[in-house]
Amino acid sequence: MSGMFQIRGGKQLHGEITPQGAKNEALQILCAVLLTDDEVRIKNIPDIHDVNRLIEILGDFGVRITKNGKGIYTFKADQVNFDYIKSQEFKKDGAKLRGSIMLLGPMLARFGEAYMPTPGGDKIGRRRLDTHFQGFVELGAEFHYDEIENFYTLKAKELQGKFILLEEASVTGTANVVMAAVLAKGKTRIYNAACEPYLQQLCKMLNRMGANISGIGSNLLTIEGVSHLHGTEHTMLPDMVEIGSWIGLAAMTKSEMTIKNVHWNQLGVIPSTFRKLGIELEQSGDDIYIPAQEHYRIQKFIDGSILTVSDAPWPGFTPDLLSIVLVTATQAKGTVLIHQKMFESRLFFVDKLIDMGAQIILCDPHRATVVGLNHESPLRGTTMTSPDIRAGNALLIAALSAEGKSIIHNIEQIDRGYENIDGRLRALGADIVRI
Ligand SMILES: CC(=O)N[C@H]1[C@@H](OP(=O)(O)OP(=O)(O)OC[C@H]2O[C@@H](n3ccc(=O)[nH]c3=O)[C@H](O)[C@@H]2O)O[C@H](CO)[C@@H](O)[C@@H]1O
Ligand SMILES: C=C(OP(=O)(O)O)C(=O)O
Repeated sequence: MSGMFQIRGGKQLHGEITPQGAKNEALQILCAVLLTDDEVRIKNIPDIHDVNRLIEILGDFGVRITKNGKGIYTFKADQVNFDYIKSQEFKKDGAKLRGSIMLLGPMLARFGEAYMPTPGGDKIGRRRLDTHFQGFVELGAEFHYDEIENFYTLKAKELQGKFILLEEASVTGTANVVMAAVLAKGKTRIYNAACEPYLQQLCKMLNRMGANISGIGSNLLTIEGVSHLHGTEHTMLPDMVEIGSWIGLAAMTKSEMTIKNVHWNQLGVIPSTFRKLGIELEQSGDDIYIPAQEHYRIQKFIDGSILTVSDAPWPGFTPDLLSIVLVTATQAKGTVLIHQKMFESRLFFVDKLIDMGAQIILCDPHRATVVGLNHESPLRGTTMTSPDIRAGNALLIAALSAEGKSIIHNIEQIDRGYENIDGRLRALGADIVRI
């Protein structure tokens, strides 16, 4: 696939869009197939770069993979190849995405050894892995980090369950420690566990495989170790970050849109956060209906002070949607402070929005104040580069709303997480081509 999008913006869009399977859930679930030598069948797997890379890694590791249909695969990890995991090739492959880090827990639990290069993923500030290794070490693993090769090694003859208070509620960290603990001896309790829907999905899948996890959805998980897990079938949730992105897109382009099969009860504060920007959205069965809106007005807090939208571990607002909230606010009526607490370098893309005519003050690397234009003057098309997956999509939404032509380079960043995004946007009437 080639590397840029050309967009002629300012068109109203119309129609229905179905969210893809969730990227960040898929990365956890795919790693979990290593925990059993039985078949695991997974449905609604999104066809996106990060997920496809992880599937390739599993294949190179010796997992037998069958594609049964669109988004449906069967995995069987009955023979694995540790030569690959120790090879230079894996050092390159594993470093291409963030999700590969979650191979560590299953490898350690099932085979007693695990290897991993420093993983890739978005360059959005420091992304430490301490929580992952804290958990493994507390379960009894020996940990070694080769600073020259940037390579992590874990070894454990046997993992022993215990009470673990995680340093922070890390999403991938919790997934990793859970996957190690399910096959550990005895009882593990993980406190300050992350609890977002994707982790709940992972825990439910592991229970269907024979694990014994309770407290799912809370920040205290209790895991009674078992000696063996068996096969299962699992279906991925719709991607909540996509769902939020389409709400922002509809508002920015004044479009009437229906987002299909969203699993509303798993969306947490996402709908109410967009409503605080003044966007009307209705729950219709399990769909979200967004009417065409000429204007939307940002609410204030009860005491009359300026609205702040900030991220927090689940059930707080996901950091992966703050860039979308920010871009959507540029055409609202009113003012909002966007506070990105988790990541240090995720707001710098606002410079591009400012070039396009948006009124934004970057207060510091974590906070930006947006003064909405109330659709009284459109953003202007420009040439830009996608810095990370979510800013990339935010810039794409800005370009679709803007007057004139925009070019977005480095769309590999967008393809990492959004399936056939140009095709699906064209189906809504967008003028976007991949060149
Ligand atoms: C592959 C995958 O699933 N990636 C997601 C995962 O990344 P990932 O699991 O890597 O992110 P973590 O949850 O570990 O942490 C994200 C950042 O937030 C900070 N932090 C985290 C917890 C906390 O209580 N306080 C705090 O400040 C961490 O120091 C880190 O800088 O979760 C992030 C947070 O939802 C999402 O942005 C990523 O899209
Ligand atoms: C930060 C993200 O991805 P990753 O953790 O894979 O870099 C994201 O999905 O927004």
